[in-house]
Amino acid sequence: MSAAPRFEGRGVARAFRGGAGVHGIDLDVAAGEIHALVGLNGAGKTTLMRLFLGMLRPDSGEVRVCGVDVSRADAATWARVGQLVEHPLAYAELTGRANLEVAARLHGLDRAGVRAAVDRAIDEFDLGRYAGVRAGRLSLGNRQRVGIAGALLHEPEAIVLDEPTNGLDPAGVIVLRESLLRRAAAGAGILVSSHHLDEVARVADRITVLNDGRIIGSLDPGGFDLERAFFALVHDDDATRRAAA
Ligand SMILES: Nc1ncnc2c1ncn2[C@@H]1O[C@H](COP(=O)(O)OP(=O)(O)OP(=O)(O)O)[C@@H](O)[C@H]1O
Repeated sequence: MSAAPRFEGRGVARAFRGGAGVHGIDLDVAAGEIHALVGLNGAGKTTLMRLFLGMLRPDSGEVRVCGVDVSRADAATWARVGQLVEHPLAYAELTGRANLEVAARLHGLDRAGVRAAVDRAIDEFDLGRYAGVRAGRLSLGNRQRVGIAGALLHEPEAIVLDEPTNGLDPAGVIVLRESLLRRAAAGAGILVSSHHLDEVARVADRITVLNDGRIIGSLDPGGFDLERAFFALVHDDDATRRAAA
């Protein structure tokens, strides 16, 4: 029997005042899959991710995480989830290491597990030089590295990352890429948004395009000239909606 999808959304809708939001989204993230969301600013990527994480309640539709209805997910289910959707770090006054320890505790690891997971995360994200620095003093990119490390250090099976390459230098982008590929190979299901189509193509098994709160198609990660294919989809969708208005 195959594993339940790590995330499963059916007919998911959430409208904000003025009509923005997401509308009728069907989207799955399978175990072992990296599923990328791309779209212009305001397309609805963050909104959809927040719905998938139970941070926003849908007006209609259903979201399941690791097979559990998100509105009924308990602490044990959330311990299987790792996410970075809003601010990378909670505590500017704490060091990078202390932030990672808090993240590990919040994910339910015991004392020995916390230490091992934090050491592994510092090593994986090459944070040794910065572990003792207060988070508020870290550069944007190093703060982002600590945030990603904190989201992933408990080896979650279901992962949501909103534009994780934000602020990362080229070395950080490679570290992130390898960490996502390794986790997917180990069975994690990963939903990730990005504006960097080339980077997305390197890691994603599937690329879904959102426009104005709706899924309008997909891009082939192995395809030629993804940028052109992306804009063709968006322009066609905009033109169709204008014609119908
Ligand atoms: N809480 C809210 N109240 C009202 N409107 C909102 C709210 N959250 C998001 N929106 C609107 O919903 C739309 C989708 O926003 P969202 O942040 O999901 O887009 P995005 O694809 O993540 O964009 P970006 O690439 O800029 O991060 C936008 O028009 C945004 O202004």
